[in-house]
Amino acid sequence: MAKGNILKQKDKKKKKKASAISGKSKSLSSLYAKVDRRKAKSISGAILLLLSIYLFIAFTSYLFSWTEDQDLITSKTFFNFIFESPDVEVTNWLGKFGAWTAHLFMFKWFGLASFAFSFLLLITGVRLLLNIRMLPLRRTYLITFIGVIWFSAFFGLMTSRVNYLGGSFGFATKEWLSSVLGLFGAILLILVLLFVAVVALFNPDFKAIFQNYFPKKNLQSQTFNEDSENAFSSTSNLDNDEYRAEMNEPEIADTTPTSANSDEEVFEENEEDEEFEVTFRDDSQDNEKESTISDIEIENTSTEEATSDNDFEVVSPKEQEPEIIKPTSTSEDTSDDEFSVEVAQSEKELSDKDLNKKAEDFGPYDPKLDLASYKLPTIDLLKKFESNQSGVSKEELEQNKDNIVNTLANYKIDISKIKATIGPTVTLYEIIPAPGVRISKIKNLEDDIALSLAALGIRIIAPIPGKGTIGIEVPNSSPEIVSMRSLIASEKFQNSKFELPIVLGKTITNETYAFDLVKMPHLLVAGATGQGKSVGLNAILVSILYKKHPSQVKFVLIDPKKVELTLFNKIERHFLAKLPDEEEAIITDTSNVVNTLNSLCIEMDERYDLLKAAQTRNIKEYNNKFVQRKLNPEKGHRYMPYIVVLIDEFADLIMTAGKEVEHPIARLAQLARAIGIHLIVATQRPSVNVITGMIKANFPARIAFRVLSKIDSRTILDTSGADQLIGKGDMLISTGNDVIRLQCGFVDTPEVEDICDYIGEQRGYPDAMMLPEYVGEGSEGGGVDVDDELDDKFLEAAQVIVTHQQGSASLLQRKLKLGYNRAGRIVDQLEAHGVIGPFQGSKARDVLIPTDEALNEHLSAKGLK
Ligand SMILES: Nc1ncnc2c1ncn2[C@@H]1O[C@H](COP(=O)(O)OP(=O)(O)OP(=O)(O)O)[C@@H](O)[C@H]1O
Repeated sequence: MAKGNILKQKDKKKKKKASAISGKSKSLSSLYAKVDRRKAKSISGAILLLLSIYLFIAFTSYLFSWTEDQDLITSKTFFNFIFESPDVEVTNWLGKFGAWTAHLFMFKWFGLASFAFSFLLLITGVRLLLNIRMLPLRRTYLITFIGVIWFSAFFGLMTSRVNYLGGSFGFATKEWLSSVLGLFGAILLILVLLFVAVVALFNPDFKAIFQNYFPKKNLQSQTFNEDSENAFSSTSNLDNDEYRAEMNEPEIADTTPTSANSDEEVFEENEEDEEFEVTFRDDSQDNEKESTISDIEIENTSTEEATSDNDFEVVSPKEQEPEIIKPTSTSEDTSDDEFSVEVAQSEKELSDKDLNKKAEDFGPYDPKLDLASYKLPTIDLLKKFESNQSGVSKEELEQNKDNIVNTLANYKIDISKIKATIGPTVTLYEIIPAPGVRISKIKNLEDDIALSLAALGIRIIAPIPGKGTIGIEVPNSSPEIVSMRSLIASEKFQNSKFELPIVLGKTITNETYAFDLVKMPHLLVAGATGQGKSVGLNAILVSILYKKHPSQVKFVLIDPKKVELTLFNKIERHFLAKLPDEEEAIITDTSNVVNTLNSLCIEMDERYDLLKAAQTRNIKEYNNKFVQRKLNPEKGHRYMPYIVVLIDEFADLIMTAGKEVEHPIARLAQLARAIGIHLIVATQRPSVNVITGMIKANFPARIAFRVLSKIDSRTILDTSGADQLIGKGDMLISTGNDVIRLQCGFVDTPEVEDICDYIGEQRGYPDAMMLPEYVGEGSEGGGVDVDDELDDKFLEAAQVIVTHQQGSASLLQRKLKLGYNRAGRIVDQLEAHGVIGPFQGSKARDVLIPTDEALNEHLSAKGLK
């Protein structure tokens, strides 16, 4: 009987959905339009490609046949030439049309530069037909057109008559320019134009190029007192044990002499007086002592000795590496004439400016670069709903107000003021009761007021937090649909700087409600069947898809009902994460759910290890550091996308897998927020055995669509209210402190489909993001015999495991690019041969061999090497 009911309900739901889809002929037609657009793209792409090849052959042939064909073409119109007697034969490999086209481009227009047109057609054709972006089209077109004009003019200058080098355009340009500027002036101008164009288009670093080809010669030797281009002046008190020097710029060659004195050495530059450090180095001991000038203790020599026996170094405070000045003459006499220093050949070093420039040019790491051309879905994929703005008529407002006032009057409750705020589905009547009226009295009359208003979904908020008024929410007789389009287009959402932005609906005061999932940090969603839960989940996913690049966020979609999330299959290679070697990215099978959740726990542990190694506290700090290239990918660091795990129908999972599911969920809910894993768990059965205390404690943010009983409402929200909602996306969201009523944004199945198509058609990653391997309990043991044939990668794998001291198959998968099964087999073989310890659940296996040498010995002893 109960089963019959369920089937009936399902039937009803299916019919409802079918009618919703059939009613959307508009979106179907837009789908057809899209299919047609794709066809048109393919056809035009193929035509352009053929045209490109055609032009290329015609032009190439023209180079060999132009003298013969030209006589036949000149003085004829196109039609005369094409349709004249077939006896007239041309030499061009592509016949008359080829000869004529090539003549037009090569002779009449731009000469050799015309080949560029064939190139442009090629890249455009490939883009349209194969959706491969060989080069950025707009920029390439611009550069090519400028190039065509320049080369044509350049070749024109090289020739004395019209020919295929520069074409008529080049020749005409040459004629005109030489008449205005003379031939030499014209050549100069054309070179200047080339320079200008190169700078404007590519902005090359000429200095760096120059330095590359003509490396700066190090100054070989300098004499202190020479009035040559001496890099610094010095005043040194050589009788003194104190040595004082001043210098602001590291590069000796850039400093200028200010004074010369044999008693004191002062290094100066730009008139600034910065102290810097001087290091005296005793080569024999290779022992450096650093100190500011005034502190220096010259232990074993006087300054004379220093200048005669010892090397000394000048270390500028601003320098990263010291410039070393070595006295070459060993005269005891420190008089200026004889004292000379040689600047040791130091490695060429870039200035701070150049280094900063280089960092700028290279830029921070951009995780989006792998899919640089990825485009966010466009707003036109979402439908506009006709909004009947004034949702509530004046009469309806008046009548409701009168009813409220009269009902309260019946119970001897006077009110001093009443105000109505119209929302999309609900109007809020705010009441200020007369002095002395007890709030609880009004709250208790909830049902009576509802009865007198003859409306479902009356909710009384007494008092409205922070306002000191009592709110009565009355549903509008004709509720308005809040379109997802209006929410996505809202300024609030578009300008939000959230990490995982979600726009869910509109409040009863018509404000867009957007939040950051990262702050929530997990969501529990409940609602009886057919009340808008699936739409709500789609709205959440769509919000993120409208703001985030595939490199920034991944979804793990768990759908035991098997039908709700299938549409998102299309974005597998962009936005989904899955277990290695799993066929389907959307998980529908309970045992896979358990494996996936445990795998997420492993990912969480790995992420925590990386965070610890990077000395960061959360994913944001970590990714910031990674982006600034402060973390070495060689050491396992990687850019971490956020992972949003969505479970539609949690009750089903708890019923079938119980603790096996609850345990990893609780672990993730407790710990995963800092490393960027966020859970969204939905259920239509919010009973206490599904939403247990442990789950509730870790999900402070909860969403309730309409539920069937006050108890359900209490289970999910810890307060009643969800039982009084009117359905169809009417919802309450509790973020711990207050409960807000929202009308959830409506996004229809065809809209989701269009968005997924839009993303799915774009270039994606080769595969979904791979989660770490999790070997379920059943797969323990491996059953590998020592005598089994070893995998080809066995030795390499042993090396990797020992070097990283981490016995995990996922490490092998990553480092050796192996599939899940093969890596698992090698792990078993490594265990059988005593390289790693036995299986230990979600923990990596112990590595039994400490070093590479020990591994070599171990393997040799076993005759494996
Ligand atoms: N935000 C909304 N605005 C307007 N109508 C809505 C909204 N959300 C849902 N509806 C209506 O309610 C119907 C059922 O919604 P939905 O499929 O999301 O229910 P559900 O709670 O997910 O049901 P189930 O749990 O059985 O899948 C939709 O087809 C739509 O007509």
